[in-house]
Amino acid sequence: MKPKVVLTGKTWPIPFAKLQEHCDVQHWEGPGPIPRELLKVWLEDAEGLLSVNHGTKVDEDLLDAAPKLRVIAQSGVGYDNIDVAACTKKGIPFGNTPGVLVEATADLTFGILLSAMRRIHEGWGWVRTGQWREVMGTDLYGKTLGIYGMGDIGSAVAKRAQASGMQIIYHNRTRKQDDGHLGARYVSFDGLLEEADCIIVLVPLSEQSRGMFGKEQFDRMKSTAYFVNASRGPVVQTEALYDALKHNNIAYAALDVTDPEPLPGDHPLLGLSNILVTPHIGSATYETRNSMAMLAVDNLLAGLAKKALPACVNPSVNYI
Ligand SMILES: NC(=O)C1=CN([C@@H]2O[C@H](COP(=O)(O)OP(=O)(O)OC[C@H]3O[C@@H](n4cnc5c(N)ncnc54)[C@H](OP(=O)(O)O)[C@@H]3O)[C@@H](O)[C@H]2O)C=CC1
Ligand SMILES: O=C(O)C(=O)CO
Repeated sequence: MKPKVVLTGKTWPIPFAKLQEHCDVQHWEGPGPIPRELLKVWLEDAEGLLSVNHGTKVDEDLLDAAPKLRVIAQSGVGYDNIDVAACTKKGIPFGNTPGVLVEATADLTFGILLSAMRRIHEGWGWVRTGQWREVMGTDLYGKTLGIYGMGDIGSAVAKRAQASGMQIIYHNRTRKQDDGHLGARYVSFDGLLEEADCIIVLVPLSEQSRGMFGKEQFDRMKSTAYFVNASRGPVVQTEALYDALKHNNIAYAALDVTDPEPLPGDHPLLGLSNILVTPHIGSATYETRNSMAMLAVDNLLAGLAKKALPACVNPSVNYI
């Protein structure tokens, strides 16, 4: 008999076919996210859980409802919705999808910075409404980009920025060994805020990074600063960002992630003229989403076969 697996939403045809070949799949087809109580019922006899995005909260309460669960996989690199310690406590390996989404997310992140600085979206907005207006932007060349969270995606953004003639500074909790090779200079968090012409946030959401950008941080930035968030919305205090933009304490924001997310159509941020918001599409290309789904399925199938997950977040309980 095939092991039962719960799939929390839509996935891609090839990885889905692979999953079905090896598992008996119970599949939520919407609309909206799977209701938590239903998920708990489905998990009662499931051996695997495949989460299609970070919308499903996996905590001790959910795991208690899933006595047979042997592996959890999620399509995505960020896992702020998963209580990894609770998974480890129950001996359940959890796999995510690092690496495969790096280039696509770096393209989008650098793309929204470029679009904001050169007002590409604003220019298109005028042309589309029949008004051929010249829209003035700001040079990227010669500017200093500050990356908060210089990991896989941050490093890929740094390469793109260097190719555009920007200087790179960054802040992580730990200085990277290879920052010389990246052509990036390590600075303190305050140094990053004060020195950067543009700041890109690419840090995982954690209790440490939650709300990291508030009034004090926006006040420390240059009034000409461009601010990009492509990590998770709650790293930024939305009201403080709104005030900073409204009062021109910083110049412009480009956000691929927001808090709340989705942003309601009547949200005050959307009434500002110095903002660009995209609907969390960092990794949203056909190639990348397919690769993410395939890696998630490979993580899941490995766990079900009691083999090591190719990308395991809690290696102490990974199968060997
Ligand atoms: N918009 C989108 O569609 C996407 C968004 N993401 C988001 O991007 C995040 C980053 O992904 P990725 O680059 O692959 O992750 P990595 O783990 O490779 O990089 C994260 C970096 O952040 C640093 N960091 C972690 N915590 C802190 C902290 N509290 N303060 C300062 N620096 C910190 C880490 O260094 P150190 O440990 O030394 O501090 C590390 O260098 C994901 O967690 C996800 O939330 C990812 C993909 C798509
Ligand atoms: O992978 C992630 O963490 C995302 O946000 C979506 O790709």
